[in-house]
Amino acid sequence: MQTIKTLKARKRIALIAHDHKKAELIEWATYNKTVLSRHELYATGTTGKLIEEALDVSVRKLLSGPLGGDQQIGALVAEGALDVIIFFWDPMEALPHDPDIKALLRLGVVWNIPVACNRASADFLLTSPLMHQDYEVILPDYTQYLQRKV
Ligand SMILES: O=C(CO)COP(=O)(O)O
Repeated sequence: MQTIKTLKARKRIALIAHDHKKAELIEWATYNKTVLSRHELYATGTTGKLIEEALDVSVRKLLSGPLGGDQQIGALVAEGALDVIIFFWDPMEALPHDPDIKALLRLGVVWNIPVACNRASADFLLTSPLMHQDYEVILPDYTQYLQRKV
């Protein structure tokens, strides 16, 4: 059984960056301010504060990543309350909340939503015509899993 979910033209976008990647995300977001301001922005705490200051746009700020922010974003993805994840994670540093980071990225795949983890991918994503129109996501079929015998 195939299930479809519609990502609306006005997307709910999560913006997240690790400390060594924050400058890059802020620069990218500033460059793309006009496009981003057409959508609804969410972020982990510190990233969100920096984006609000730099772009003068309103961002729904969750907790800071290591304090549970990644998990809050993950929960929103699982509930279908977020459409896109832009997450500049740091490939050069192990962080105390690595399990949370992995869990968030995993949920992006589980729910088949667009996820960009570096600037080039974020550029491709934001310039896609699909960013600005309704898009039907085909949800993976988890029926067999849900109906498994335990
Ligand atoms: O650690 C983060 C994501 O894993 C980001 O959290 P902050 O935006 O609060 O720094």
